[in-house]
Amino acid sequence: MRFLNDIQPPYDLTYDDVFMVPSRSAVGSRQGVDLSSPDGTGTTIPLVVANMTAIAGRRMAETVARRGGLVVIPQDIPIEVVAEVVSWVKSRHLVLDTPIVLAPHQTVADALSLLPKRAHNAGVVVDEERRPVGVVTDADLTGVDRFTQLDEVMSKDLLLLDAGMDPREAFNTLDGANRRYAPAVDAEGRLAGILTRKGALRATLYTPATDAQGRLRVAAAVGINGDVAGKAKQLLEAGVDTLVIDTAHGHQESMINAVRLVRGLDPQVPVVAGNIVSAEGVRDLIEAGADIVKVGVGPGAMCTTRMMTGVGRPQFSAVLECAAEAKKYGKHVWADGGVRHPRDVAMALAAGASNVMIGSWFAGTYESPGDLQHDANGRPYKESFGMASARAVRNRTSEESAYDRARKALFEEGISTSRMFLDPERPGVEDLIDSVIAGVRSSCTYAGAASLEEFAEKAVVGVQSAAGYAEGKPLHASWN
Ligand SMILES: NC(=O)C1=CN([C@@H]2O[C@H](COP(=O)(O)OP(=O)(O)OC[C@H]3O[C@@H](n4cnc5c(N)ncnc54)[C@H](OP(=O)(O)O)[C@@H]3O)[C@@H](O)[C@H]2O)C=CC1
Ligand SMILES: Nc1nc2c(ncn2[C@@H]2O[C@H](COP(=O)(O)O)[C@@H](O)[C@H]2O)c(=O)[nH]1
Ligand SMILES: [K+]
Repeated sequence: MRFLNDIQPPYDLTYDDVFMVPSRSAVGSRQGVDLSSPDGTGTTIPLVVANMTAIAGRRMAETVARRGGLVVIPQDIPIEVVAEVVSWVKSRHLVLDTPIVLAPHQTVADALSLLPKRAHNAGVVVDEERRPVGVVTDADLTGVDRFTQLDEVMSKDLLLLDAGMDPREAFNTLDGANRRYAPAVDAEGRLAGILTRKGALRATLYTPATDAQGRLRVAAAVGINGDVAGKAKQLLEAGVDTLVIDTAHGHQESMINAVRLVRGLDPQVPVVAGNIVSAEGVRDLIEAGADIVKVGVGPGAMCTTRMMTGVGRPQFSAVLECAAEAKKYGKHVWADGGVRHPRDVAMALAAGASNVMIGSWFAGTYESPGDLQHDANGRPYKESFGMASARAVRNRTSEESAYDRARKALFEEGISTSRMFLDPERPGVEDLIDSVIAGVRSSCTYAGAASLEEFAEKAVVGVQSAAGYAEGKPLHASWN
């Protein structure tokens, strides 16, 4: 990346401060851009979902990995549960979505409580042999008594897809039959998954992030306290594909020791460590054994660190400096936090990040772990909270003495409740991914880049005023 007119910005910049100018391009199609990461994590799109309890669970992990990204299961989840999540994710189908499975004698109330758990918003009713006998959506469940059994209201006019069907053929079958979705069955006619028309289309456009055995990838985090090596060993045994060592102040001796300990285990997967925002931090963590350094102090939407401490650094400059340092060692950085628009992902990649971590933005989706709630106007939302908030600290320290808990509760650096509204146009995480990836593919072709490495090399970045940024925003109603 170079700055437009070779200026040297006199102060540090964040995403909103910068823009890119187009360059002469030989890349003929946005679809021709290769977005796979060079950092060894196996992502085919440069997106990682942050290790936050309100955001990264099994459904998020399955859905995002199927489109080529990676989800980091948080360090606050008990290791036995993480192990179970890892094996669950690894047993998911690469094309079909995991269905909501219901029995004919279950009630409308049962179905209504489960449908919001999946963006496809449908349940498959099966017999004792797991053969589909009906499907239900919201439309079948409204205006009927909540205790009605499903076999009375389900739609029995079934279109069944073959689980091994080519996605493009499945798209055409669904389109031809004018169906939004259909259950898919194996050779014995048993339910294997569900596929929407959009899902079939996406299966032709994205490549799942898979391990050497062709199973979906998933990452997990460990903190720096307690038996770090023991926990890391258990996570590696559970089959995690990337290990993230994570703490607020990553440039501290305890982190350096933790990275050394984990490196000493000879993990055969990439080790990510953070967070830091300076070249010195990058150097120390790489020398201790990190393959990837996580960059970002204070940009997170749930984060109060900068307001509490004055510490942090505007994220674009932090990523730029850290990525340049990591490159000297043949290593990489992830840009963590502060992403609110597709353009922010593009700017982080232009600054040299090999993957971009998103937390809060993805909290407001069907796939985040929280229950769907509605505000007074009926607008759907999910609750989010920071990992250093009083709420997270309370959960994390539940086993400790009352005194230790009270002491730790004083050091709060995140917010405990925030409403993340679902975007009515993009209520599922895949809808958001579609929009981010469309933006990033387009950014690459504007810069004349066919890959992420070329993009970070060729991008030409200028510095803008607040008015310059405002000019780029769309207008949804007239000026006056
Ligand atoms: N990227 C960001 O800007 C931030 C991210 N977070 C996220 O919150 C989660 C919890 O992290 P964390 O609060 O580090 O909790 P951890 O449970 O990982 O513990 C942090 C350890 O580091 C010690 N420590 C020393 N200095 C600091 C400091 N300035 N801030 C925090 N700990 C310090 C703590 O000791 P003692 O408690 O005795 O001081 C404790 O032993 C992580 O997921 C982290 O990524 C949190 C804040 C900022
Ligand atoms: N200072 C704090 N930072 C936090 C907290 N919880 C998470 N985080 C950081 O934010 C990013 C995600 O950023 P987002 O803008 O996409 O939400 C995450 O990876 C952490 O580094 C917190 O409580 N305090
Ligand atoms: K913030």
